[in-house]
Parts: sequence; C-alpha cells; structure tokens
Amino acid sequence: MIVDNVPLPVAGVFLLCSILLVVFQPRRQSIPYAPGPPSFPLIGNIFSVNLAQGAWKVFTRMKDQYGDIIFLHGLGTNVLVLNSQKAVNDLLEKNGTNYSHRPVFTVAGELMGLDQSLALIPYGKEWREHRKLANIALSSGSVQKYRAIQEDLAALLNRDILKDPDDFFMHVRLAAARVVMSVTYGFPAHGIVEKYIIHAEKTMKIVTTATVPGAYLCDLIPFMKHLPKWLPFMQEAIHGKNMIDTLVDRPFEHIKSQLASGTAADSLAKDLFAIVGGNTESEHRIKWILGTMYGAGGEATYATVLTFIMAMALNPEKQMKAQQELDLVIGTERLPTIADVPNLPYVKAVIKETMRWNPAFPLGLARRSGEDDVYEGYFIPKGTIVMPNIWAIVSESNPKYPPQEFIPERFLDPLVPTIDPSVYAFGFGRRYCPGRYLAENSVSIMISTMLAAFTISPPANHKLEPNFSENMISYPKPFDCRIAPRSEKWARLVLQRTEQQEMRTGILAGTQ
Ligand code: HEM
Repeated sequence: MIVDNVPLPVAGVFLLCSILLVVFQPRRQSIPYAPGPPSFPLIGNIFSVNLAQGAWKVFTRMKDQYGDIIFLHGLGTNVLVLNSQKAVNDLLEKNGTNYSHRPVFTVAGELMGLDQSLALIPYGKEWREHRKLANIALSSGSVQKYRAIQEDLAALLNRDILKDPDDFFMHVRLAAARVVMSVTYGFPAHGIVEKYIIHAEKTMKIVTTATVPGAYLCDLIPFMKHLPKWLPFMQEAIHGKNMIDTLVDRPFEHIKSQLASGTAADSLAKDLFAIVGGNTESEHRIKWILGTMYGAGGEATYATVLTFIMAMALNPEKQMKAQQELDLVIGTERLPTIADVPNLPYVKAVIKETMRWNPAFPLGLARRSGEDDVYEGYFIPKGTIVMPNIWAIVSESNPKYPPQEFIPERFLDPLVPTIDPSVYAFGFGRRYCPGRYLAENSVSIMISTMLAAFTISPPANHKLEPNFSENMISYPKPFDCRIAPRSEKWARLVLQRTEQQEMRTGILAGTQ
C-alpha cells in the first residue's frame, strides 16, 4: 500500500476519520461474514495480506483453513476472495447483475481519469454502450480479418529472435504491442508507432500498480483527494493522468487524420467509426474504447508468451514432442499459420498448459458488489471488493497431475479431464475479456511458429528457476535461456518469410 508518500500527521487525521466512520456506521444484521484471518479492533484483518504482492498464493494456502470464500475487512473496506470455480460461477456468472461492478479507485479512476476506460467504467448504461461496440469489433468473426497481420507480426518476432536471441524479452514485448497497435489503429509496425509503444509501456506500469485494490491510502479514504496538489501521491496522480491522456489522445488524433485522408488501413478504429459515425459523444467513446484495447491488450499477451519460453527452457521433452507433431502435420517447408492450430492437439495442449501454469491475471480483475447479498449462509455487504482467485482454481483443476508441474498431457487425458483455461484465464460473466479471440490467435501463432523454428534451452552455466513477478499481471522475472534455430533450413525459412511479407505488403517497412 502506498502510504509512505503521505505526511504522517495527514495520514493520521484521515485514519482517525475513517475509524470513526467504521465505528459509527449502522450495524448490519446478525448473519455472519465468511471466515478469514484473525481480526483486530477497528483495523479488522485487511492488513493481514498484502493485496498488491502475490496475494493469490497466500489466499490459496488459506483455503485449507477458511474454505472457498475468505472475508477481509478494515477501515471501511470489505474484500471477499473466491477460492473455487464454484464460488466464482455462483457469484460472478450466475449473479452478474450484482457482481459486475468494478471497485472504485479514487486515484486511478477519478484522479487519473481511468474511470472512462471500458475496464473500469462502472457497470451500467455507459459500460453497456462501450461493451457492445467492443464485442462487435472483437467478435470471433470480426477478428478473422486480422489473422494475416498476426501471422506477419509473429514472423517478424521470429526474425528478431533469430538475429538477437538474447534480447527475447524485448522482442516479445514489442511483438505483443505491435499486434494490438496494428489491430486497434491499423498502424504499421515501425516508425512513430515505436514511440507510442514505449509511452504505452511506461503508462501501463503506472496503471497496473494503481489499479490494485487499496494501492493508495486515498482509495480507502476517498476524501484525501481534496488534499493539496503538492503531496507526493497527488503528484503521482497528476503525472498518471498526463500519461494516460497522451496514451489515449495521440494515436487517436493520428488515426482520425488517416481516416479523413482515406489512408487508414483495416482496424478496430475504422470499424468503430463505420458503426457509430462521428458526433462528439461517440468520438469520445471510440477514443476510450481504442485506448483501453491498446492498453489492456498487450501486457497479458506478452506475459503469456514469456511464460511459454520459460516453460520450454525447463521442459525440453515437452518441447520436442510438440515439434514432432508440427513436423508431422505441417512438414518442414513452412511456418504454421493460425488455421493450422486446430490440427495440432499437442501444441494446443502446450498453449493451454502455459495459460494454466502461470495465468497472466492470477487474481483476475477485481469486482465490486452492487447490493447486500447472502451466499452459503454468509453476509456480503454492498460495496465489497470481490476477487476471483484464478490461482486457486488452477490448483484445484485436476488432482491427478500436480498443479505446479508443466504437463500438457493433462489436457489430453480423456479419463480425468482438466478444466480448459478459457474457462478462467479471460475472466468471468458479463465482464469477460472482450479481446479473448484476438488474444488466443496472437498467443497461438507466436507460440506455434517459435516451436517450429527454434529450440529453447536452459542457460548453459546455471540452473533456471521459475520465478514470476507478483503484480496484478504476472510475468516471468528476467531470466536467461538459449534460443537457437532448429536448423540452418529453419533459419532461412524465417528470413524468407519476413522478406516475402515486406515485399508483399510494405506493412513492416515503416511507411507513415
Ligand atoms: C492472453 C491475453 C489476455 C488475457 C489472459 C486477458 C485476460 C483478461 C481478464 C482476466 C480480464 C478481466 C475480466 C473479468 O473481470 O472477469 C480481462 C478484461 C479485459 N480485457 Fe483482456 N486479456 C487478454 C488480452 C486482451 C486483448 C488482446 C484485449 C483487447 C484487444 C483485451 C481487452 C480487455 C478489456 C477491454 C477488458 C475489460 C472488460 C470489461 O471490464 O468489461 N484483453 N482480460
């Protein structure tokens, strides 16, 4: 929790106010809250888990003691953790009317302006308008027209890795961002776009830190937003707002001028303008939908592909099995395409296992309850922050196969079926990830082409340990591995593939 940048006396006054609020708030009825860690007078048990750092593992361990739902409370904030697929289904899927709100983030939402983005907009009329457009533009049918771009950009990723394998983190990051940028705005992969991507990365660091429930004391004590602007957390909010405004505005102005001059390529932007036209209200909406796609879409794709690279370096025999399947089904004369993936059951199992082994959003994206509710005999007050613990769902997914091990075969076992990650990795119910189909195509083409062209091995001089960051989006922490073409022939094929597409489309040539 970011409390260290608020002067102590100020924090003290607001802490006192919130304690008084808690003490004098109306008493609830006698239905008990769900179990949770020991509670202290006034501050409750809200500080017993650090919500901003790896809380999913702590909650999963607590499941043995407290069960499928865990309640934390304190300083006027209530948090309910859902530790099983059943609890998630019962609340987030079946009772979507009550559980499709997002937490109120005073700093990220109100002060930085993110409450205009589809991911944070309060559940209601405006969210439905945004969501309707996003669903049309990103439906499984609509995203088919981006397949060729996704394949081209996966080929470009392979070329970058071939030329400079040690910098694979950067190449994957750039590839994931390029896909979202090309699909969202139709911009080519080089030139000014790289500046947009660098800016987006810096902005997303701010966003993912600020949108963890309780990240700022001000989120727990909202009237702190009236404090002077010179306070460090207010300065952070002002800086965040400037960064977010630039992220949303700059590419939008760029695409608008391309649309006006008739030079815009196929993109979500073009589709959305065609659907709703361009009055001021709809322009504002389109601007924020596009900005959200572009912000939300890259990070999780990047995290998933890096997790795959780490899994391959740790599991050479699984990698070999996938390569044998590719050689048998596709041959050794070309890279796979998105259309090939359904014919590659083991490669598909590797992709699913990657999303299960370390899900990009281990604690989902938090929700908020709109009304008081009772579940399994426990009281859930209105305004409770609800966290689906995807990590716990993953752990319960198949007792026959240890959850911490990378075993794609778990998805091919007809006798003891494992839950498909599409059931949890992209969220739940009405706020389910609208970018799922696009993301699945990106992830599967990047993974299958890398499997076809390269062998990924652990570093020669030290043991590789699987370590992941513990933020809202979980990535592998920086690690070394060796990535080499499977043969000279594969190296040539990778180069030829990008040369052909550069000649064919010019999309990679950087013509702005
Ligand atoms: C592997 C890649 C991805 C993963 C694992 C992923 C996962 C998720 C998850 C877990 C949520 C929260 C849903 C909930 O509250 O239940 C979400 C929301 C969202 N995702 Fe994705 N996502 C990915 C890629 C994308 C892409 C490519 C886009 C856009 C092009 C996108 C756009 C969004 C948006 C706009 C939301 C907010 C939806 C709302 O609040 O109504 N995501 N995603």
